[in-house]
Amino acid sequence: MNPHSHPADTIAAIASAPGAAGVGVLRVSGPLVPVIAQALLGRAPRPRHAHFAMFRDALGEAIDHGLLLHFPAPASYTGEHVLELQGHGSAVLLDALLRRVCELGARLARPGEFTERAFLNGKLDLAQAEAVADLIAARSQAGARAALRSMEGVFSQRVDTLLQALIALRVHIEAAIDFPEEEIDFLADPAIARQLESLRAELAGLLREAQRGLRLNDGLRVAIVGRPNAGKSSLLNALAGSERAIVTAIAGTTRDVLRESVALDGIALELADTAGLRDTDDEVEREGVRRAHGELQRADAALLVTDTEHAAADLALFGALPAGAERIVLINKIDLAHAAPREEVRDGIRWLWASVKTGAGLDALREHLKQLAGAGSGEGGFSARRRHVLALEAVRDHLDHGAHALAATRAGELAAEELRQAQHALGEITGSYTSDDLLGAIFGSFCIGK
Ligand SMILES: Nc1nc2c(c(=O)[nH]1)N(C=O)[C@@H](CNc1ccc(C(=O)N[C@@H](CCC(=O)O)C(=O)O)cc1)CN2
Ligand SMILES: Nc1nc2c(ncn2[C@@H]2O[C@H](COP(=O)(O)OP(=O)(O)OP(=O)(O)O)[C@@H](O)[C@H]2O)c(=O)[nH]1
Repeated sequence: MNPHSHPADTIAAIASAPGAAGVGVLRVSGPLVPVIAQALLGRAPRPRHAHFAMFRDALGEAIDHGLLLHFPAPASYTGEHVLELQGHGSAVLLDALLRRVCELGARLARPGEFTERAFLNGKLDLAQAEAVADLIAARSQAGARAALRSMEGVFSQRVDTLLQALIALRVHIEAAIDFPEEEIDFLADPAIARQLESLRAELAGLLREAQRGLRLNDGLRVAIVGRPNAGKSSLLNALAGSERAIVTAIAGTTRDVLRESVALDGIALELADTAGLRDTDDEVEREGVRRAHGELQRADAALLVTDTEHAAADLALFGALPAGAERIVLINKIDLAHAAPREEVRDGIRWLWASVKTGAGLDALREHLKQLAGAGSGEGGFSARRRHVLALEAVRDHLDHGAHALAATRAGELAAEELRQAQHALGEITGSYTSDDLLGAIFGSFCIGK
């Protein structure tokens, strides 16, 4: 039995989307399921067998004709007794059915409560449970594929492998500390340094993949910035494939931030078209410029739209970006100069010459954005959340400090403490260490019935 308390309530919810649909599904989980199933079917259901039945209310009035399935504990989604009632997809019928199930002793489930129980009963770890929600919310093919892989445990297995290696190293170092007279020799053992080095290399690889997984999951956040009239709104429209933003020849048209989710060949982008960035006396425009700066500060990539004349001066905008963000300069309106599209990388910045108006050079931009957004992660790609990336960054920092403690001063106690904290941060990803607050925040953001 797991250390968490075992929920005794029987919970129920409509698991299918609201509104008219071919079929609607009601889900029930908990100890009262056998009783409820017996009441609805008139006899005990066969395990994992679809029974065709007439569901009736307390007075014997027909509610709906549907299918009833009983998944006896522990072989169910939640690990508890689960009952599924599949009726016609009508809000009225499903509500009546839900009322009936509650009369028979169930209560309404909170958002995510089924999956929370699956987690508490050890059916899924925390990263897998989060991937269930991400799979449901996926907005792109690549995002859905990645979430499915995380739900299947691909990410968790990588974390667990690292966790085992980390624990082995801790054991090694703590043993050395326990024998003070030999500590220096122990810690000088090149095998320890080697183990720590390979751990750091593994971690760096996993962090990179998790960052890609985060982009696949959330969509690459691209801030489109540049002077008024550079062609930012036109570019957003070209990428979105629709006339989403207001395009005019009057400088300063875009005053607010326009957002657009775009899927390029199944890869998600979150585009933000910002106000033209320039110092201005206009109150409204100043607010727009402030927002554009805010947009840059949380972007994964900045796309600076400019022309040859202003390019050098405009590069200063990249200063607002967080470390590690991608920087792209789009020299627009090459049609006016009758120039050909081209592409080059200089000082970590990708330069693209294009015309939003004619479309020349835009395919190169699309291809580059797709790569940044996680395309080509191949079969091994998994989804991740910001929480996971932050945890892996904390692990990286603790390992760095630990390595430093060992190499510089042979400070075994310090190194051991850093490794202990690294283990803790890593364990938070799969939920070996969690707080009720964290669980509440995670499962509370699920939809009802999941
Ligand atoms: N009708 C229906 N469709 C659904 C679900 C559901 O609950 N009901 N799912 C809900 O999310 C997903 C499928 N996920 C599921 C995951 C585990 C088990 C389950 O019964 N697991 C048992 C037995 C495993 C086995 O037979 O191999 C177990 O883990 O012990 C069922 C559904 C998607 N489709
Ligand atoms: N010739 C030419 N004109 C373009 C090109 N791209 C955009 N334009 C024109 O440039 C003008 C400004 O375009 P917008 O997309 O509104 O520019 P913006 O950067 O969003 O401007 P603000 O909203 O003021 O910040 C419009 O008249 C566009 O039609 C291009 O590649 N070539």
